[in-house]
Amino acid sequence: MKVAVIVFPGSNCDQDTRWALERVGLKAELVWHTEGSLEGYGAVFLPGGFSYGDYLRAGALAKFSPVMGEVRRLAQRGYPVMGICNGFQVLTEAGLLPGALLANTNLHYTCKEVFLRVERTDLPFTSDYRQAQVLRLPIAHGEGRYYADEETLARLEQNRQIVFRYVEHQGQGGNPNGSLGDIAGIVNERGNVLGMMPHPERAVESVLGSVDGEGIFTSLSKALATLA
Ligand SMILES: NC(=O)CC[C@H](N)C(=O)O
Repeated sequence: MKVAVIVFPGSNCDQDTRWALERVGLKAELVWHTEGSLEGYGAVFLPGGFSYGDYLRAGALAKFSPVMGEVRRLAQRGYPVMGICNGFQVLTEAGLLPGALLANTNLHYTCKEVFLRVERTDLPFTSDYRQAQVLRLPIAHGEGRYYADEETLARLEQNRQIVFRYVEHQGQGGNPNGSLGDIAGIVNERGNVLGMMPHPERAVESVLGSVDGEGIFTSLSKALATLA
């Protein structure tokens, strides 16, 4: 089954995401954001970058791209949909995931390695990880502070929708941006739409400094094989 990687004007992690998908044997294609149909695709990635130059708010304009109607339709039909960094911002702006990504508390664009704890392994994106496994992944964002009102946060906790949390590991790491609940990634109630701020596609080969992101892609590959 083919995976669509949507390219918005200003996306800059589209090729990396396609590379990470193809390394694990998936067939991935870049799809320009004006495309009206995603017929034939079994999963969708919204990659990182600066869609529409982050004008207004990161992800706020991309939600109006023609392809987003199709992304919404696939999400509603239960297809795996994943947003990485700017893609996560687009998913919250489009209402496909709850909450919002606000400016980092330090008001700086922040590039560094962080540590994440895997909170769920029963998802099409996380089945190859161990419960509570700690991953080392890079972040690179200016608007990554996860925010939601108390009621939404309580619902996320109750439904186990928090998939990744920033943690300290051997005295390093911790919450890099002020996200509530140390939230680095969440999933929708149904479990098929995932958004995360760190970049797993930048950590799939030892030459990149970490291979901890690979599990996202191998998990998805197995999930799509069972769907096919
Ligand atoms: N790497 C990214 O996707 C960056 C996301 C967004 N442009 C931000 O700075 O928050």
